[in-house]
Amino acid sequence: CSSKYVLSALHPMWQGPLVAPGGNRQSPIDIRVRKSVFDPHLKPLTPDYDPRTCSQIWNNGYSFLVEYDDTTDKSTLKGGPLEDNFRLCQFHFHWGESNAWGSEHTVDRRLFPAELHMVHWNSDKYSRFEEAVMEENGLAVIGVFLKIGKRHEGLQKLVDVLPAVRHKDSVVEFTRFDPACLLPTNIDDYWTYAGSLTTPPLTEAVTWIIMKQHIEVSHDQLAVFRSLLFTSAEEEVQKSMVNNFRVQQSLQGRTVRSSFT
Ligand SMILES: NS(=O)(=O)c1ccc(CCNC(=O)Nc2ccc(Cl)cc2)cc1
Ligand SMILES: [Zn+2]
Repeated sequence: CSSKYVLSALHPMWQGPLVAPGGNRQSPIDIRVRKSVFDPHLKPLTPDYDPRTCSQIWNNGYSFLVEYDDTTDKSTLKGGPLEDNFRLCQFHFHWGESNAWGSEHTVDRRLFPAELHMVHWNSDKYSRFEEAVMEENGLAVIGVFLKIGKRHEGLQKLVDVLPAVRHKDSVVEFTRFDPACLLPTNIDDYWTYAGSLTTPPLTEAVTWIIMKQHIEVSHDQLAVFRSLLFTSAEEEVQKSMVNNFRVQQSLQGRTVRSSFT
């Protein structure tokens, strides 16, 4: 997807605004399980992804983005809290330098070593990502927590190509990857709330859908994430790409709904 245009509008991430000016629905947040409200009207989520729309992997200097061709309605997300049809445009991760932290969202203050974000935009209402990113019902992001455990076979194809995008601004062709393999077996149990992008431009455009069930990846697989660099090949001082998560934001009266009791 053409998220690179949005990135070009980004301040250098870590000097960027830590709180969006006037923001009252910022992300990430701590999900207080006992304070979430069961909503029986929430429908099952129906992702329908076509692996043939997978196009490339790009190190944007903050994370690595696996980008999908979002010029047609081939990889879509419907249902759950969503009223409209959303198109997958990319997925990426956030992780720590140690397995003790790395996720952006937390569950009753519990941190996970990493978090997957699958980014979709509302193709019923908007014609491209950069337009949707400015609108309050513009984006839907599925968040999945990662835990250290057994090796994730589906992830390995991605891990094997990461050394090719070690440096900032490197890009490599990456095709026929089915992002559904990264979803947990149970996608009916999730929390959902109205939030924002967790990186600049921090726009309050996101319907967040956070999976209750985590996925497992091996220690070695996550170590390859940490072998990526924030810095480009030309820079003399190389900096490991770790701790690329935002600090938690206040709920400010928002309700987190759950699809399960
Ligand atoms: N973290 S999110 O799902 O709210 C999010 C989704 C989409 C965007 C716009 C495209 N840009 C992008 O994805 N940039 C990015 C990704 C990871 C890191 Cl660590 C830093 C920057 C920004 C944030
Ligand atoms: Zn993210």
